[in-house]
Order: sequence, then structure tokens, then C-alpha cells
Amino acid sequence: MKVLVIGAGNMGLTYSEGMADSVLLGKQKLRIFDTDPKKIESLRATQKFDVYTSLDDALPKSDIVFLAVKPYHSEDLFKDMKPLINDEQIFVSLMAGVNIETIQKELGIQKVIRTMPNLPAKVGKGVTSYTEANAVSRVELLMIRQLLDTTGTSIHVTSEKFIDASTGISGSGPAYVFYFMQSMLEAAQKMGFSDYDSKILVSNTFEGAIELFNQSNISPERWIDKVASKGGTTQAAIDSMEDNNVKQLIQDAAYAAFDRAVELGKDK
Ligand SMILES: NC(=O)C1=CN([C@@H]2O[C@H](COP(=O)(O)OP(=O)(O)OC[C@H]3O[C@@H](n4cnc5c(N)ncnc54)[C@H](OP(=O)(O)O)[C@@H]3O)[C@@H](O)[C@H]2O)C=CC1
Ligand SMILES: O=C(O)[C@@H]1CCC=N1
Repeated sequence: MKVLVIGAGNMGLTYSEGMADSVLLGKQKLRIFDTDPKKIESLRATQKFDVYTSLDDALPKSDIVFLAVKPYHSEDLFKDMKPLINDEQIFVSLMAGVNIETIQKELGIQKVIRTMPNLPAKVGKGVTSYTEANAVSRVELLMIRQLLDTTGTSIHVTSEKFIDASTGISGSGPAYVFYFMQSMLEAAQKMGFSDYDSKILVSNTFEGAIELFNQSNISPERWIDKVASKGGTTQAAIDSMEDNNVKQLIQDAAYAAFDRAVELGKDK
């Protein structure tokens, strides 16, 4: 099984590393193609991948092709790819907002799987949602799932609506968590903690809270109750968030990402 990843940026390289380190490819090296000469140089230096500088060489003999360029680069890429591909190949898109139908039409092929990964895949803790075109068989889907799972875990969804929706929750979600972390870091620094102590306070608070949540069947709401004493400090903070409608604002942000994913699909 020959796997090619097109685009060695944040997501493409992360997936490449996950798949290359897995046993799934056997002795085959993962193939990778990018247009940035600097990236090519550093990829070659790792000696981990078969690095390609031309699609003519890389594409025709690959069985599975991961598409990991920015959505606005997809149109040019599809034009370059079209004369080099065939109907037996499976195309796995990691791109936000690029619909299965668009990929099928632009490439003139049928076997497309659309996914929405996220950046914690870098540390093996990614979550990827995926859905497939009718032409993809169950066996092919299972094989792709195994490849996706090399970067963490995955969930199968029944329609592309849920790919766009998961873009608003898990795809863009790490940025919301980092936004919250940044806000807490800045608050700690304003209170007079050093950068180092601020980082220790904030990162351990996040890590500990996530661990508590993961090791229980208790909702975040009930965990809040366990932290907050009546009339105490936590309640003062939660009241401030409620007064400022923070929950609604976070939901609005998730919907803004969801809506943008849908909009990107319509731009094509
Ligand atoms: N980053 C994230 O957290 C997530 C990203 N995604 C999706 O993943 C995709 C990639 O995002 P990300 O990895 O962040 O982007 P990056 O810009 O980090 O990586 C894309 C890479 O593809 C290269 N490239 C551009 N055009 C071509 C081409 N025609 N052929 C081969 N390589 C090309 C770029 O080179 P150059 O820099 O020179 O343009 C760059 O190295 C996007 O579609 C995004 O929607 C999905 C979920 C999460
Ligand atoms: O911001 C973006 O468009 C991509 C998709 C999800 C995360 N990054």
C-alpha cells in the first residue's frame, strides 16, 4: 500500500509522522510532496519519508492520497493532479470546507473520504471525524480509519454536515482552549506571577481538570459544583462569566467556525 501526502504543513506533516511510525505501511516509506523547497530540504534530512518534488512521479503509483493543502490552494492543486490520477485511487481530504462533490468533480474520480482532524494529532491525541463517498467500500473505509487512528482517535459521521460541525468543535477547538489559556496566563501575570510560575499554574490546572473529567462520568457542570463553595471564590468567578454571557459567546464562536466551514464549501 503506497500512501502519498500532499502538503507537509501543520496537518500533513503530523499525519505523515503518525502514519510513518505505524506498522500499517510495512516496509514502505510514506511518500510526501510539498511545493516549498525549504520544507523539502528538511523532510529529506529526516530520512523518514520518500520525498517528492514532482507530482508526475509521486501521484500515479500511489494507492491512497492525503490532501493537506490550504483550501485556497486546492483548485490549482486539483488541476495539476487531474491528468495523473485514476479511479482506483482513494483520496482523503483533511481540508476544511472542501466538499466531497467538489473533489470528485474537480479530480474526475469517485473514491473520496472527507475528514476533519485537529492539531493535538501532533502528540498522538488528535480526534478526526470522517465520512465517505458512496464509491468507497467498507474495507477501504476501515483501512483509512486505521491510518487516521495513527494520530489519535476518530469518529465516523454520516454526513458532511457533521464534518463542518466538527470543524467548529474539534477542528478549530484547540484554538479556543489556547485562547482560554492565554487569558488565564495574562491574568496570572497581571497578578504578579513570573512567566514560569504562570505557565505552571495554568497548564497544570488545565491538565488536572481534563484528567478529572476523563476519569469520571461526571459532567463539567457537576465538576464546577465540586470546586465552588457557596458564597466562595469560584462562585464569584462563575457569576462573573454568567453575567458576561461567556457560555453563549463560546457557543457563538463555535458556530462561527461551523458557518465558515459551510461557507468555504459554497465558495468553490
Ligand atoms: N492547522 C490545523 O489545526 C488544521 C488544519 N486543517 C486543514 O488542513 C489543511 C492544511 O492546513 P495546515 O497544515 O495548517 O496548512 P500549512 O500551510 O501548514 O500546510 C500546507 C502545506 O502545503 C503546501 N502547499 C501549498 N500548495 C501546495 C501544492 N499545490 N502542492 C503541495 N503542497 C502545497 C504549503 O506550502 P506553502 O507554505 O509554500 O504554501 C504548506 O507547506 C487545510 O486545508 C486546513 O483546513 C484541518 C484541521 C486542523
Ligand atoms: O482554521 C482553519 O480553517 C483550519 C480548519 C480547522 C483548524 N484550522
